[in-house]
Amino acid sequence: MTEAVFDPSLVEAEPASAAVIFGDRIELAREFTGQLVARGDELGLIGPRELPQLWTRHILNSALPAPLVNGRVVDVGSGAGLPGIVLAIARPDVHFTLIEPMERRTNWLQSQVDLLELANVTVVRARGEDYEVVEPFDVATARAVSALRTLIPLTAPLVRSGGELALLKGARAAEEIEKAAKAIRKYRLTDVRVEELGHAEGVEVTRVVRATVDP
Ligand SMILES: C[S@@+](CC[C@H](N)C(=O)[O-])C[C@H]1O[C@@H](n2cnc3c(N)ncnc32)[C@H](O)[C@@H]1O
Repeated sequence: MTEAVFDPSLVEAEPASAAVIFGDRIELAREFTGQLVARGDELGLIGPRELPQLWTRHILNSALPAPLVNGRVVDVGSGAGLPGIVLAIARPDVHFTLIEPMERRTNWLQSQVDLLELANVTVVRARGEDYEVVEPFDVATARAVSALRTLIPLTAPLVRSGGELALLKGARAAEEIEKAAKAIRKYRLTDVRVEELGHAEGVEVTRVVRATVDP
C-alpha cells in the first residue's frame, strides 16, 4: 500500500451547517481546523487520509454534543483536541479539563488554548486512571479512546454522583453497551442509552453514549 500524501487541497470544504452549529464561534472553529490542517500531520495528530472528511467526521462530530454538557467537564484522551477543544470553542460558558498522557499532545493542546485565547480550558498531562480528583466533574466526555467496557473505568470515577458520561461512539455503540454490562454495574451507571445527533442539522450522525453516574 502506498502512503497517503499530505495535500492541503484535499481538505474538505466547510459545510454550511458548520456556521449554524458554531454560531458566533465559527471563526475560532475555522482557526482551529486550519491549525489541524497545517500542523496535524507533522505532529501525528490527524492523518492525511482524514483531510477529505475533516469537518464532517471530526470537527462537527465533536461539536454536536455541545448542548449535552454543562458545568465542569473533563475530556479524557483529548489527543488533537477532539472533542475537548471543539466543545470549548462551542461552549465558552462551560469549563473543560483536557486529560491527555502524551507530552507532545498536551503541548499541542496548550498551544491551541493560547492561540485561540480559550479562558475556559485547563490542560493536564495524565492518564485518566491516574488523575487525582479534587472536585469531581459534572460531565466526562471521550472520543476514540477505547471500548466502552474499558472507557467506563477511566471516566466514571472522575464524575460526581448524579453527573453524566457523554461518550462519543461509532455505529456499534449499542453492542458496546451490551459488552460493558459488568462495568456499568460496577460503576453504578443508570439510564445508559445511545443518543443520535446531527439529524436536525443534516450532517453525518454522531452517536453519544449517555449515562448517569451513581445517582
Ligand atoms: C485514538 S486517540 C483519540 C484522540 C481524540 N480523542 C480524537 O478523537 O481524535 C486516543 C487518545 O487517548 C489517549 N489515551 C490513551 N490511553 C489513555 C488513558 N488511559 N487516559 C487518558 N488518555 C488516554 C492517547 O494518548 C490518545 O491521545
